[in-house]
Amino acid sequence: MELISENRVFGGWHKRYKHASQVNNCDMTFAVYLPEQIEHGKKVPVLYWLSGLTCNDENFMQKAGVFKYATDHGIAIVAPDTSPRGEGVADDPDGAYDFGLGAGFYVNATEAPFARHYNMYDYITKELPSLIEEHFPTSSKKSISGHSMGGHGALTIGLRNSLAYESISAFAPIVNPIDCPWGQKALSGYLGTNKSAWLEYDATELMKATAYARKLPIKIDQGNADQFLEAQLKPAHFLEAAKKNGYDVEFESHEGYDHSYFFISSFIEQHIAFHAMCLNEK
Ligand SMILES: N[C@@H](CCC(=O)N[C@@H](CSC=O)C(=O)NCC(=O)O)C(=O)O
Repeated sequence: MELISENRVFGGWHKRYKHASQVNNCDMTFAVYLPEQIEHGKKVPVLYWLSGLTCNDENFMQKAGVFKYATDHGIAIVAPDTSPRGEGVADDPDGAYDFGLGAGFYVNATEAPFARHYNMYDYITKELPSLIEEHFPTSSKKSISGHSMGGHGALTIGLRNSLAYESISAFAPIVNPIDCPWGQKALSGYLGTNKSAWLEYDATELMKATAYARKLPIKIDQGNADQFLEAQLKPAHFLEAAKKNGYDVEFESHEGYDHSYFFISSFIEQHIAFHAMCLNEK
């Protein structure tokens, strides 16, 4: 791993690294926040944050204002990039923002030319946690959160791996990608036109289908002035499936908030406290 930069913040450290990813067949960049508790020899649990379309590892770390709360609760934060990048990595043919670079959708692609590099599901669930546990003083306890496309990633990854995580949260997630333009474009491009392959990457379908080994606590926050609410996000689809499945989801709609990091930074404190309750349980 190559250290790109490091900054002291709120008593801890924000660091960016580059490493050769085996699953994505390219270099990947991620950011980690290590709270000051590690300096007292403590192994800390980890919250994985998955960002949305157009983001890389920097958006959340620079805009969410998370460091104080991570230090208050003794939690490390890991923010990966949202797609593979670099020479030879395929992109949207028209350079659009909602597919290809910056838009990996946290799936393992099966379609050419994306299958070689776009394996973000395996990257987030296997390669990155192994790397983090090997190189940093972290415990094996982890939770997952994200925004928009990253909220979709957090919900699908958490629901499919309920024994590996302690809790799931999301800000303005895409909850039913098989039924919205962003999701349909991404899933057809990465997985092909056989829609049965899309279902394991759709939080609403997963919520309908699964009898869970473990019902992880789920928290979702949504702004009611979000410009993508009606066409892309559709939280009611997920909430209805959860209700039918007897799965309690903590959902809150917030008057006047949009889709931006202004919204995320307003409620990140509550999300960190929510995850801390599960991660710091004895
Ligand atoms: N450029 C697009 C919208 C892009 C956008 O809003 N991206 C969001 C995530 S959207 C869902 O995944 C984001 O987090 N942007 C980065 C940031 O720092 O704000 C458009 O013009 O509509």
